[in-house]
Amino acid sequence: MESAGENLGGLSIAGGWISSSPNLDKNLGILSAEEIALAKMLLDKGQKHLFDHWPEPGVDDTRKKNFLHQVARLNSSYPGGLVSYIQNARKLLSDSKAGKNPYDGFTPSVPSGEILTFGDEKFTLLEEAGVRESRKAAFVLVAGGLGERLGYKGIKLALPSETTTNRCFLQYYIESILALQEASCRTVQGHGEAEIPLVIMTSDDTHAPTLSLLESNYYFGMKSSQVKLLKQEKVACLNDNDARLALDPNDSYKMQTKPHGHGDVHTLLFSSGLLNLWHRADIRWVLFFQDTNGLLFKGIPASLGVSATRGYQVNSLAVPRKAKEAMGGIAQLTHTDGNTLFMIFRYKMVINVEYNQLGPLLRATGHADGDVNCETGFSPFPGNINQLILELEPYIQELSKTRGAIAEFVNPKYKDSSKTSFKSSTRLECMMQDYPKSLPASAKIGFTVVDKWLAYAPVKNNPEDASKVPKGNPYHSATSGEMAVYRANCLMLKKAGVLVADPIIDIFNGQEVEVWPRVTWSPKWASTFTDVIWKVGKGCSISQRSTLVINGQNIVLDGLRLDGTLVITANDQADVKVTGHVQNKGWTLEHVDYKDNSIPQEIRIRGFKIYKIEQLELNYMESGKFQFPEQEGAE
Ligand SMILES: O=c1ccn([C@@H]2O[C@H](COP(=O)(O)OP(=O)(O)O[C@H]3O[C@H](CO)[C@H](O)[C@H](O)[C@H]3O)[C@@H](O)[C@H]2O)c(=O)[nH]1
Repeated sequence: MESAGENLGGLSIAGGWISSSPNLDKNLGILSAEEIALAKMLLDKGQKHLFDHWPEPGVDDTRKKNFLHQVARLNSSYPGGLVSYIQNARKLLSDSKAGKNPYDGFTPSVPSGEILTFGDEKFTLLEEAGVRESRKAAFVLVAGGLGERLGYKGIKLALPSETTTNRCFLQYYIESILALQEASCRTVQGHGEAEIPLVIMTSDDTHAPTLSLLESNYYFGMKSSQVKLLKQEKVACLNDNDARLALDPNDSYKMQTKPHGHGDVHTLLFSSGLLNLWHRADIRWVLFFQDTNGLLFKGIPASLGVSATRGYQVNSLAVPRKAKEAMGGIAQLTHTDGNTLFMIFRYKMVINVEYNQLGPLLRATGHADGDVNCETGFSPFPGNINQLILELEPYIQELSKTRGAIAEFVNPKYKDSSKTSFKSSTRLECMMQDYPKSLPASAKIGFTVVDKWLAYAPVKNNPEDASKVPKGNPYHSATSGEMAVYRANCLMLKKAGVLVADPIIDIFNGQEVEVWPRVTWSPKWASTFTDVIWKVGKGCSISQRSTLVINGQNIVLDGLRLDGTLVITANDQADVKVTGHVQNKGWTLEHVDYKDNSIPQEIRIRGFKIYKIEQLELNYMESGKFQFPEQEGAE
């Protein structure tokens, strides 16, 4: 057996580095040169405790080697490796202990951006511009989160965005991207068939079920080569202020790990090499989005239009924010640094400030009332919905400097005010919206505000927590998420001239919501408001108890008076015009309780299930022109 002072696989151990860890020393003979190098790195960084319990060689050797394999993975998945991770952790933990505010010296102000009004001329023009640009876009969906607050046993992407059609979030997203792809290619003659790439960031918690959802549904119509899954790794947990790494309480040959946050997406995109590939394929925009927002794509064309016309390097999609609402505010932060005798440096950035930091920051900078509404009835700071549009070229340039590393933070829960020990291990975290933090002050960063009813209805909270949300605040539950889809579709139809009955108020799982007629359409029917206007003629009406399902591209409603349920399905070669009076018993909503385990979880978390009594189904699977009801005398 070799021992300290010898040469192992080219690694000189004569320097005595091993002397601090006799148990590791005894085991050097069972380790490869790479494993020894990793162990040395850990000892150098004050992590000797990780080996203190190692028994003699011959006992648990495979587990010891597996431990170092895990160390190798953690080392390679973090920019700069574990050495950087430990250094960054020490700095952030020491700042946290000292109570240092990351925004010290910064003054917030309202940045400049585009505030859109749904359906006006500017909105329509921007939507057109956005659709044109779409074929130069790549979409990135961050879906590595477990969704602990929602408490759903499956992945959130598999949840129905609404239960009238049971279209799940992933299907809605993919169909929306394909609809944009088709619409965009139609706007440019002779540019061939663009394929919009989709990247999904997964984690150990979500990877296998996401892949299986895609495969069992034939990628929802997208080519499998168009979709790429990038799995994020967790990061090592930290036991104390010296950033001593934590071992898994259930397995002393395993490092304890926790999620690093959605900011990992930048590192993964950088290391995957995809960005350069996209650049060579003439892609100009990268659109980031989250796992459960059934309205998201209604706001995308116009905001992409804003990026293109304003030349924004970073564009955050936002909605009007009520003061103190639990969503970050987009703010311009200006730092005045008077540390030099000769000049005053000003540094500014436009960034999301999380809601728990915005109030204190405002109060510390002369706004005695903190986070309050202005004369519009809303906070002057737009609410971040974490949908980012980045211009690819400057994004690549920036990531080449940072290797995709994003500003991190740490949030230890201290045992007491001495801040010397933690209640449980902590870890560094990062958020994708913090990307602009490293950009120079000259970077063109803006935001696009769209109506909340149009673009934001996430599903994050379980029924119990949602029912406790103070009245008037958003529930962000499966109930409110589904109702928001019907509401948005109805409001769009109304704006296009359809007489849509007013909603009724009902209570599901303790949440009071507006129930609009259940209107849904496949994304290919309408990607923009102009599409809706084109496909809706005069004299249409929809009663409150109605359900309308439109599945197909070329379906026009003209003088349709609906009182019941109508499901229209048509292939792309069928031109269908639907008119007349349709009346039947329709579909009703039945109350169910979220605690009723006899009902599937994806249904009971809504507090209702759809009871299908009677409907009219129209199917057009051949090419040609069709009208319902068929005209008398027509062949
Ligand atoms: O390690 C992680 C953690 C999360 N996610 C994904 O990131 C998205 C966002 O996660 P959460 O829904 O848990 O996000 P939060 O509610 O904590 O907050 C985020 O979304 C809000 C709006 O929905 C605000 O914009 C806020 O500023 C932003 O951080 C989800 O798609 C989730 O799957 C990952 O991919 N990996």
